[in-house]
Amino acid sequence: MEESIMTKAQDMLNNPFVNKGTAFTMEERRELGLVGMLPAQVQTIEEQATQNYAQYLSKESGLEKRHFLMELFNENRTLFFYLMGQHVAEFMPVVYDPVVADSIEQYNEIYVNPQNAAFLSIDHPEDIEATLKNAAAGRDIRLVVVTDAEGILGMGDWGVNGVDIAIGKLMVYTAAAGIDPSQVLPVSIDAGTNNETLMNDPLYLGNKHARVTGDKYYDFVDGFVQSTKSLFPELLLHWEDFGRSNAANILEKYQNDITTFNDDIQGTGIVVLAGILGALSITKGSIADQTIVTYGAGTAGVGIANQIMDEMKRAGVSEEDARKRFFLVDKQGLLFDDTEDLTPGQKEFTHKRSEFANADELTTLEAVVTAVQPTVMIGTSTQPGTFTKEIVQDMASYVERPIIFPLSNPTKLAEAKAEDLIEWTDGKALVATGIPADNVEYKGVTYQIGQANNALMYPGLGFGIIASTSSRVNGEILSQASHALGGIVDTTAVGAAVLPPVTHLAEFSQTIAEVVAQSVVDQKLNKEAITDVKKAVADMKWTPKY
Ligand SMILES: NC(=O)c1ccc[n+]([C@@H]2O[C@H](COP(=O)([O-])OP(=O)(O)OC[C@H]3O[C@@H](n4cnc5c(N)ncnc54)[C@H](O)[C@@H]3O)[C@@H](O)[C@H]2O)c1
Ligand SMILES: O=C(O)C[C@H](O)C(=O)O
Ligand SMILES: [Mn+2]
Repeated sequence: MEESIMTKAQDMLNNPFVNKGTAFTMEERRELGLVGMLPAQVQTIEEQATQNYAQYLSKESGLEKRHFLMELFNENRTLFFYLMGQHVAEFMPVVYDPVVADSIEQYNEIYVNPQNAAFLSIDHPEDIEATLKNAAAGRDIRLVVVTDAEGILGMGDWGVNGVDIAIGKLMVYTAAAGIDPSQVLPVSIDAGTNNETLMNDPLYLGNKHARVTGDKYYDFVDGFVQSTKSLFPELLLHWEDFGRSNAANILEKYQNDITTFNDDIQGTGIVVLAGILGALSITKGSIADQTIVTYGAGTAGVGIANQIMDEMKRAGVSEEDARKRFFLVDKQGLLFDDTEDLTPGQKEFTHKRSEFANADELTTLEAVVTAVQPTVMIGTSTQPGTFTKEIVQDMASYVERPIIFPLSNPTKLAEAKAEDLIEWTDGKALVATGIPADNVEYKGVTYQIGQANNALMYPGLGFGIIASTSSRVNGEILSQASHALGGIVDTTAVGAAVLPPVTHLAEFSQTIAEVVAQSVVDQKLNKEAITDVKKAVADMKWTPKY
């Protein structure tokens, strides 16, 4: 393009990190060469927000609402986050889960703009560095959310379309914790796709070949990690929605080398633990006494089991005894040491057939619940409706307040609905769901349903890590983050939720960030000197204003 075509003024209006639109003052308009390029009135950000919110409300469907918000995001980040700050609980399900799932499924049809994302192609490892540089465009990147989209939520492989989850996660980071939106970068690793629907779609925008696996895949991932290390030395690298066979491998390979975490393994682990701790503060129970069934022992299910086990060990239970309290159920049924096709993560939690009189019958969730009488049942199976009335009522016959978290996302994949769980257990179940759930009115009591979604934790976790310049994300930090939510919910109220409401996301993300940063400093993991942790967190916080 000729230099003259892109004027400085157009640059300003088209750059979402600096654009103010109708809020550019007359002085700024004169200075920047914007005279006559905007209507006469100079608006305040509040006026812009009011106008945009009214327009938002006129949109009917979730996807239309999301589209509208994405356009605003593309045009003016400050205004977008100002507006989102006013409506966090309302916008979360639109920019993030569950509507983000629809946008991923329809990415080709409704494609608008890459929203400053970096698209890496497995076919061009030589372009990794240039791609990251181009996308960063000189910005000081502190946070990358990267996905290869092999396991998007519970919907499987969505190829390049999955970039929307990286974008959505980052939007939540800023809205919740206040990371500067100019310091983040969403990254798509396009390793191909095994999704037949996408492969046969003439509109599909990603690489049209099967997923590349093995050394070529891991070498590419390594090339990406090494490039981010040299380009962005202050980076926190967040992995999202990788497939079951890669997620844990990648985390294990890099977690002791760079500042990194996997959200599906660790973000989910700490939000579920926080939810269980919330439930136990209602029942006055102890973590050491729980018996846990995880239904769906994949990336999230095993991550959750490890986080709960870590907590049991911190409570003084020996590792050997703690392991006995976990019962992982996957497609094969209860996982035994002789079960075929176990993943490395599953192998840590198997049982011996000799422990049961009817081991060979333990191939269904129903049979396992009867056999082990769990106090906690977690769903990360991607199998909708599998927490049936029979299973739930059976569980409730062994334990006074069953803790039941159906976590598979999006909405259509949840193992159960909150209202059913409350009704089937006559109000006894302590419930949290993966997507937002309305209050449940039952026999004159209002039950608030916590959202056990990693979005409650990762923004505070990540922000605390970045603000404290931590060189690592370790078990101690994760444990502290889980405990940070304790005391926020009034657990004495009848029908209290096990986790704080998303309406308070910004407040408790701040609390989590401070607790995380303190842990970093206590462990001397900070790369830069920090004398006042609260101040370090406060100084890093970005607020949307002109
Ligand atoms: N709420 C949250 O914060 C949160 C976080 C992470 C994942 N999740 C949800 O959890 C689900 C799983 O995610 P993941 O990343 O662990 O995926 P994954 O593919 O790694 O794991 C899913 C597991 O479920 C198993 N499974 C499939 N069908 C089954 C069946 N009929 N019976 C028993 N097990 C079965 C699979 O074999 C696999 O091990 C997804 O729906 C995802 O959205 C929720
Ligand atoms: O994206 C979400 O809503 C949570 C989680 O990371 C998931 O994969 O389901
Ligand atoms: Mn995820």
